Amino acid sequence: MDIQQLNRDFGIAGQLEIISGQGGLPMIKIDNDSASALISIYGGQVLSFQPLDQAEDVLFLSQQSAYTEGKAIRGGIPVCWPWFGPDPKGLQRPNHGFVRNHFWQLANTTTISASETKVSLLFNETYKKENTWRQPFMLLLDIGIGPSLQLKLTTFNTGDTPFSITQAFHSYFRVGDIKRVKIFGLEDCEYFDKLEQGTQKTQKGVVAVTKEVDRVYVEARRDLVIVDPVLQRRIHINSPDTSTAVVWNPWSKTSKKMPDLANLDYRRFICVEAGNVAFDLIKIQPGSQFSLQANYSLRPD
Ligand SMILES: O=P(O)(O)OC[C@H]1O[C@H](O)[C@H](O)[C@@H](O)[C@@H]1O
Repeated sequence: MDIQQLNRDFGIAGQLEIISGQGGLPMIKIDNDSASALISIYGGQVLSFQPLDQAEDVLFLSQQSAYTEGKAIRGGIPVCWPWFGPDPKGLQRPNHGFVRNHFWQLANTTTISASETKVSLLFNETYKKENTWRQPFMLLLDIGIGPSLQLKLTTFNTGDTPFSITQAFHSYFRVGDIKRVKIFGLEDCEYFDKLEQGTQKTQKGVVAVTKEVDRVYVEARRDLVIVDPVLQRRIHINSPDTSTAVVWNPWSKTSKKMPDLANLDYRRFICVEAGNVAFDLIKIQPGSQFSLQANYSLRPD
């Protein structure tokens, strides 16, 4: 991609610039009166979001992440689409689908005000090169950077047969100390414990993470809150169109097997992922569309 041309087409003086980021990947850098942000066009992935009054980024981004075509960037908010988790057909296709491993197209940038910037990314061509997904589709990711971070992922079925997807915003939130974090909003929810072959369990009280967790909560509430007493903040996650939420932290043993995470990184993040996962399969008819939305905002603890 030609960075200079992208800036001529989409740059916004004093607010938005396209830069050559890590690994030479084109990235969108935003600085407005509310927040700063970094978005990778590769993967359609928000990598950083930091409101001006915050000393620390809202998102965790691994310093050992690969920035290479074909690999996912570890951290920020990868988009999992058109499946979440392992290939549902067992064809050895990539975990969490293929859009986090490909370039998107920058489609639009807009200044809403001095304190709010919008970016739209499109994904509709790359699938043709893949022998994995033959259904015509278009994906539109609208990203709002303001006092809160807003994401909207719209799937359009542009073909003439229905298809079904699972999907998620795989958000990595930066925390001060994982052992002191609590997640509110999942009390009494049923969940599938992926570490115990999907055994169904019921959440007792708020979620505290003291070991490896990999859970899919069903019938989750639309508002979840991560309470972080160390960074003295609460991260509010509002996702109106989802009924599942995934909570993941690899803890020490699994982290050590992951080359793109430092051994102690697990202490500094929690993934709380809004999505349509497992039985929350979304069927999209020809000519129809479906949007997954999430809004991330901060309040002091
Ligand atoms: O390593 P990745 O493919 O990025 O997946 C990282 C994690 O994502 C989700 O949270 C899944 O529930 C986990 O099972 C998976 O390990």
